Amino acid sequence: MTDKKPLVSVEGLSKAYPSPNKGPDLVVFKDVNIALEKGEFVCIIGHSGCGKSTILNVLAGLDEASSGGVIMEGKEVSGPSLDRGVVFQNYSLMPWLSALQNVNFGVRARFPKWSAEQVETHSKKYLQMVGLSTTMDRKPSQLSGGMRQRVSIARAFATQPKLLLLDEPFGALDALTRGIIQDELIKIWSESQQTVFMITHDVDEAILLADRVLLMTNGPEAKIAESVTINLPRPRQRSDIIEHPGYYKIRNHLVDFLVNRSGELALRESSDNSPVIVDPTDDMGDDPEPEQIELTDIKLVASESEQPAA
Ligand SMILES: Nc1ncnc2c1ncn2[C@@H]1O[C@H](COP(=O)(O)OP(=O)(O)OP(=O)(O)O)[C@@H](O)[C@H]1O
Repeated sequence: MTDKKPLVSVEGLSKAYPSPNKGPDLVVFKDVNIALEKGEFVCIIGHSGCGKSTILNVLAGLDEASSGGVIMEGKEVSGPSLDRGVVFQNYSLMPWLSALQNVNFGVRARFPKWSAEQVETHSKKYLQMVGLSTTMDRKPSQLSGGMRQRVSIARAFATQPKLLLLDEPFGALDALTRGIIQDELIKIWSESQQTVFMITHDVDEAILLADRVLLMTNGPEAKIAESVTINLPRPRQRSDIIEHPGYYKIRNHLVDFLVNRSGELALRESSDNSPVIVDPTDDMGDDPEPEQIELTDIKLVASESEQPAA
């Protein structure tokens, strides 16, 4: 442990909505604590409705918590800022601008003193990184979904925010495109060493990308139960990591949480309500070749807070 302050601290965050029928408030999540170190890639996984997007939006300054708050570099987050870039699932591009102009727009806002030439050179560099060097003059309507998402990612990284917030950025893409863009994301992140907080429903994606995976219990009153260390060497290649002896230990641990333990009310408590730190590869000597647990379609399981009232 070091005394170094994290880049971002989420402290005692709770979100409640008033009940429509004058009953008790719906507490979506309660007392969520997260520390993000500079340069970390952190994924958060939990069933639908447990409050992941709400946490991300509070981090972005786009939503307010009911209690608790977010501190970034000593200052409370109270609204959007260019220090925090967001990529949503539905690539929010300006339809009347070309791919390059969309990226230029973000870069100009971030670096207002740069000349037009500097802005364009910088934007083009990021569009090239995501493989769009020959299509940067096209408007979003002339690009495929995967290409549009690449423009969003290029724009977010090009503005060089200290914290990148990614809300299921690949959720709407086919498996092949998703794989290609994941590789591009790793490449840009490893060069930029920006701090990334990403929501995903995909366990394999989280293992490929993250340094840590935060596991969230089901709502209502969801909390982050565990912070799972992804102790696999980098650079990681999708085809290679499955050969690593720790891979299925980690995968089984994450899948077991989602399938069996995310709904348990009495999860292990830590003294300060911070997530329990888990390294599934800790006992590697005992069981070098764990069996693979089958992944059920976790996307379809809704958290209790999303279930219709009885
Ligand atoms: N305005 C609102 N009033 C009442 N409940 C709300 C409101 N907005 C969101 N909720 C509830 O808050 C909960 C958390 O929503 P959120 O989108 O953060 O969940 P999530 O974990 O990101 O879900 P998903 O994985 O499906 O995107 C949901 O149960 C949702 O129904």
